[in-house]
Amino acid sequence: MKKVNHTSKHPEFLLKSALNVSLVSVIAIAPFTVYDFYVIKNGMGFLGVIAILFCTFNAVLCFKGTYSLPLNLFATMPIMAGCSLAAINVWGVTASFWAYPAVLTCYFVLPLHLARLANIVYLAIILPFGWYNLSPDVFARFYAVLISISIFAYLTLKEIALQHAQLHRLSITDVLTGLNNRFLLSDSLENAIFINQCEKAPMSILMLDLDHFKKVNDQYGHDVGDEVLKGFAAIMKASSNSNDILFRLGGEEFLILLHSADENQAIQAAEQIRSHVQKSKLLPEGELTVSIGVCELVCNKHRKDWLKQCDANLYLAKNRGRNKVVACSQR
Ligand SMILES: Nc1nc2c(ncn2[C@@H]2O[C@H](COP(=O)(O)OP(=O)(O)OP(=O)(O)O)[C@@H](O)[C@H]2O)c(=O)[nH]1
Repeated sequence: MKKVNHTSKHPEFLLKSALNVSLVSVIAIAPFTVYDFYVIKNGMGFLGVIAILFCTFNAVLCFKGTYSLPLNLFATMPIMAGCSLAAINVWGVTASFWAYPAVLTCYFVLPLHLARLANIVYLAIILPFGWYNLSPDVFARFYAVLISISIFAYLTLKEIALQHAQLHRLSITDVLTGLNNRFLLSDSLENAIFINQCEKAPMSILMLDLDHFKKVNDQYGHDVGDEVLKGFAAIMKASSNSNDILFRLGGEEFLILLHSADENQAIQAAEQIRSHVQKSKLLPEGELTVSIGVCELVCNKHRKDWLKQCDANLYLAKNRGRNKVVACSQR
């Protein structure tokens, strides 16, 4: 079983853009490589072949869904930058245009912080190459445009990264309570099962459902119902450890994944929440109660069976009169 990484270090964007850059580079470099061999500029031709081979390899990897940071950082990027520098050295001003796609390549094949670093290093290295091979007025324009493109690419990609992070946060968060929504539930349970198997750490889940919540809405209105849900989420947060993961499954149903908690510890945590809710003043009048199903993970259990067992315990808690905690050993 593999650990699931739901907050992937490398966004889908990088995988796709690295694939596109690699494919376009192969198509763009190939005819010039053939030409370099034709005019017996074998050194340039050889560099072109290396660039084509690495870009093809990178494209195949990306196509198969693997983004390799070492490959892009230590091969693709330096080779593309090296080709553009060598081209300026050999062909002078005619080849200076290659510097622009080389700068953009940094931002399309590397994570932003590394792209910025690679861009600065590239600008520093190309400075003497350009100065030596271009006339001063051409060099001034060439370098000014190169810096402008670098700033433009950095600001654009930074904005995309910010928006991506914001969208990701929104997609996994329940707007009303600020807890996780269902989106990450499967991955979080899979990770818990993985940790349980590797580290033998006990894992438990609590399934919580507010009692007679329909009556709360009917009696006090939907707005008060919403405030009650927010207040209940706050009680859950206050009663949880930093390692625990809290979800709103939908409506008035919630789930807590307790890391390193066996059944007894999970029952204690559930009882604490149940009694806090009962003592809380979340309702304008009368008391609010919650029923909780508890289930510790047992060896080789599938996540769906784990959830189903916990749901059955919650169902028992409701059937036994509500405001109850029921674990597997109490069935
Ligand atoms: N205020 C508010 N109500 C919600 C929200 N989502 C679901 N509900 C209400 O939650 C209520 C759930 O009712 P039921 O599923 O019958 O459950 P219950 O009344 O709590 O009864 P038991 O679970 O059997 O104790 C429904 O009236 C839904 O309209 C929400 O986001 N805000």
